[in-house]
Amino acid sequence: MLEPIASHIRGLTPVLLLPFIYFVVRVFQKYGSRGAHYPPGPPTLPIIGNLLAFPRERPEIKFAEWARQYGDVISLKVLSQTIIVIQTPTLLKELFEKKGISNTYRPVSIIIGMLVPSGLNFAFCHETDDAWKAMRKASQSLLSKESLKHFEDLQHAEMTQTMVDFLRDPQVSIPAPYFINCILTCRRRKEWYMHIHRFTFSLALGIIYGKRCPLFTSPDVRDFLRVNHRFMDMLDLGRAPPVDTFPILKYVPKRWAKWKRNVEHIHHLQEGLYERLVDDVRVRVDSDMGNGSFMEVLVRNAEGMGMRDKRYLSYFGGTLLEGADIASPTLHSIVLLAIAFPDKQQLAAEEIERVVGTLRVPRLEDLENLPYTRAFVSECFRFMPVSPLGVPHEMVRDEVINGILYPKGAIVFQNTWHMFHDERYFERPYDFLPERFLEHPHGVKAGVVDDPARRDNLLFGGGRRVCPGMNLARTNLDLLPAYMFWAFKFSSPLDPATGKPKPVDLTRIKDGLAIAPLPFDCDIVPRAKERADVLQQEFARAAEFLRPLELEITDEDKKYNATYRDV
Ligand code: HEM
Repeated sequence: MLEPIASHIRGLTPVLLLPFIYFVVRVFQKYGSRGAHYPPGPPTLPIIGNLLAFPRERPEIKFAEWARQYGDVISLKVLSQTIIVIQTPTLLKELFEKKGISNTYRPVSIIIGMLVPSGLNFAFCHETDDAWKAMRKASQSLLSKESLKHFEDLQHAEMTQTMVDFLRDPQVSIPAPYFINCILTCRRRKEWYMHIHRFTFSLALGIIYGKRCPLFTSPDVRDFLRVNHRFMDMLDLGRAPPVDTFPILKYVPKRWAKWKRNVEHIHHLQEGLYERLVDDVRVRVDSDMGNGSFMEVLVRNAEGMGMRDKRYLSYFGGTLLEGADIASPTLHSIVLLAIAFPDKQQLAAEEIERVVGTLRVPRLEDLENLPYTRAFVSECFRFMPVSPLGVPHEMVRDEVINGILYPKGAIVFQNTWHMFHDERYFERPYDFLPERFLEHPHGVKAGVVDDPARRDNLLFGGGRRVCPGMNLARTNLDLLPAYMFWAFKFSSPLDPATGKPKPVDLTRIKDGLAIAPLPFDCDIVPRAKERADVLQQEFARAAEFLRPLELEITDEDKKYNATYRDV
């Protein structure tokens, strides 16, 4: 009796099988395998593609290795997602600049969507919609070379305070006048690390909101650092669960998903801080106590600048602070490299002394006469680029360059690290040699035809989403090292067992979207007592530029000013 049914099923088999085979082929095409004309890359496995081979740490180094094997542009598959890595300045120009319209979007991130409402994070928002355009336009005017000129005195004043902070030892209470007590060989521990964070934050806060933080424990800087490190951690590959790869994870109830509770907490902290900062500005505007900050202009004219929603202002300002914070790890790595290569630091210090002398601090105008010092900084950028893979873009439509397809939906990274270590152009790329930038403006070896698209600011990305903060970053990063090497000698502490400086470990870094040296010990020794005196006088003068930004400071901040500045 079953025979007729079985033969009927047998008859149906080809009919059922064909759609099934079609389905399987489609799944295999979509998941795990590269399409025709995609950039080459390491072999894929069915369905999962390169998931297992995807580097978890320092991906830029593995991508560079694959560039040597497969070519200047590679692609990887992680399930259905295509990831493309472009690894030369020419490709950056061809794709991000010439075909920028196809890749102005950032990849969708479920976590960012939960952290920041309605795509208001200027740096990470997916679409380049009207909100993004308004923020982009406003940031370009705020951070243009022209408008930053108004903040030069503030910049010097904050740098001077940072040098003074390096001088004082927060672990020892030093009676005034403390410079007399500041013995020339005092050892600083990791507080210097935080002084750099304070500098970067306080300067950005001054420019954007017209207020400042004298201490790294001042409420704004303390709250910002507390939340921003957690925020950046959530964005780093592999730190949070891969919700974007497996969106089903977003349905896991909060009580079993610690990352969800973290996201909620970060959201709450960010919102509180960023709104509080705008509210401070509003109060000043309403009581006619403005000091000309950028946010005041926005508060007065939000509608005219396309920022109708109240939250635009708070998140816009917040994103600029987040962007500016990336200068801190860059400065930390400059110190790390200075102690790792003391002879190079010494050459910079000697040059600064020749040009600036001992009776005044360096000024912006000195920079053009400090080629070695600038070469030192450029070599730090090259050797340890803070943003080794840039910030990813997303293809919003197919593009073909030299017969290679950049498909719609692909996530594109720029491997800045490889662009700076490519053996075809750099002599001994793994050695720290500032001199290379004296011989060639981009540090490239003699006798090779350089990549024609190489330019000064590759580190800051390209195309329509290029970093709007690069002018501010660049002047800070050139000038602060000039201050530092003028005033101090930085060195690795002596090892009591050997009596020699402890070896410097250049691999102890926090990986991620922005890499950062982990806190390390460093002796910071004033080069001469006279320079400490010059700093003290400069700091007293700097009060003129700092005081107008101190309307809201705490008693603790006031105490600091009274003890160290207004003496
Ligand atoms: C060492 C310092 C800095 C480095 C290396 C750096 C690097 C970058 C990079 C690579 C991008 C992505 C560009 C792209 O998508 O192609 C970016 C975007 C951005 N940066 Fe910076 N940056 C620095 C400092 C700053 C500063 C000081 C600010 C603000 C005051 C800032 C604000 C931003 C913002 C808002 C974006 C997002 C722009 C957009 O998506 O339209 N950055 N930065």
